[in-house]
Amino acid sequence: MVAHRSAKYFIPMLHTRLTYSRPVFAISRQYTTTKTTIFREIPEDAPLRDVRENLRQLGGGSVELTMNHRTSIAYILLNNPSKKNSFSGKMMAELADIVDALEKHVCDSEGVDGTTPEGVKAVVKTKEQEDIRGVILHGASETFCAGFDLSVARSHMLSKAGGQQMSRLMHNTFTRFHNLPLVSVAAVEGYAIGGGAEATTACDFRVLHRDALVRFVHANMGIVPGWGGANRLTRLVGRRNALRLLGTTEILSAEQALEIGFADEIASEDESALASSEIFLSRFIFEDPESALPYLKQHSSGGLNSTTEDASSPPPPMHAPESLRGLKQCVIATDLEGAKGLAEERRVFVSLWGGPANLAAVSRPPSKSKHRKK
Ligand SMILES: CC[C@@H](C(=O)O)C(=O)SCCNC(=O)CCNC(=O)[C@H](O)C(C)(C)COP(=O)(O)OP(=O)(O)OC[C@H]1O[C@@H](n2cnc3c(N)ncnc32)[C@H](O)[C@@H]1OP(=O)(O)O
Repeated sequence: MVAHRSAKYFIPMLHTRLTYSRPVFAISRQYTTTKTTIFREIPEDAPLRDVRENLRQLGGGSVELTMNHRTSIAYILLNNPSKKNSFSGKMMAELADIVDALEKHVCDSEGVDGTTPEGVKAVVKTKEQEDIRGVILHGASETFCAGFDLSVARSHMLSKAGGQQMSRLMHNTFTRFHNLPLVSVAAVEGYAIGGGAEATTACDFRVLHRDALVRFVHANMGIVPGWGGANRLTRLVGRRNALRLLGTTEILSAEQALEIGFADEIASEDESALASSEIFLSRFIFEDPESALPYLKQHSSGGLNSTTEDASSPPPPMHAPESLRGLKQCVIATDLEGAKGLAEERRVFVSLWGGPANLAAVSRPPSKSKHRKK
């Protein structure tokens, strides 16, 4: 018997893998020339679709969605390893595409594409065949995400208009992601810095590798969070802890993150954050997660070791998707005031973005020593 990390190669019909990367030649000529990419300044209130397409031309990397219909788990992979999975404009557009796809998969699609106002809530689908119950956000090559791709920032995005467009799209995308009627988990390996730390707060839960480091580095960049992270962090850990993390930019170890309620779990020794996240999520999916573990391992397409043995085994009893989604909707409904707080966060961010302190910070090369404990 051969052990494989993923069963998806053997039961392709049960997996959907969508990679939202478009070759450069597919991008509208309006946005590109043969060699240099031009960032088009568009009106502040331009439709979000236009903002998304404008950003799509900037930088590399990819964001990839995989759906495992056997385990009911979807995976979103941030994939830009040479830049610590930091978000290019292209990746921002792809994440928005993926949130569209998930909304279409689990919600009635009416009114939930990227052109709807920020904070819009999706309507839960009740069809049982729409089986995905949980989603894991994770990064390639053993690190989570180092925020905004600073090379893209330096080349194209230091204008107020650039900051405004990016912040508007990312607020919309992360708010829609946060409000999906799915249980979401950030599987954090390595670094979650700046916008990477913000991205973890868009998930319902955070599972950290023992050596993971989280840092809200914005004060050092002369800005406040641009992707809605201050609001979400405050709801997560309270005003006192949030102000401390944001104001001092202190580095949060996995242990400290657990202590203040930022992390929900630390991966056990020799286990990846991804494998641990799958086990964490299984409690929401299976009626008896303990006895479902062998099935989960067998059919997992993420971090758990899976095997091909008896790949056709029927799934153990699962919680009804409509119940799980309904529960998530109830929890989201308590958040409705949040859009006002987010709008204020974005206003302050745009006022600082491209200002003197931010320009100086973006011009400095990144340094690991900055994130070491003194
Ligand atoms: C609105 C955006 C804002 C927000 O709202 O949050 C932001 O996100 S601003 C960005 C904030 N992020 C940072 O300041 C992180 C910068 N990176 C680092 O501090 C370090 O790279 C690291 C993440 C701690 C990793 O350190 P280390 O292990 O020593 O690796 P390197 O530093 O050598 O990095 C390897 C490679 O990756 C490139 N890199 C890293 N981060 C970014 C980034 N954010 N954008 C672009 N490129 C990045 C780094 O330059 C190295 O490349 P090479 O030099 O070509 O090898």
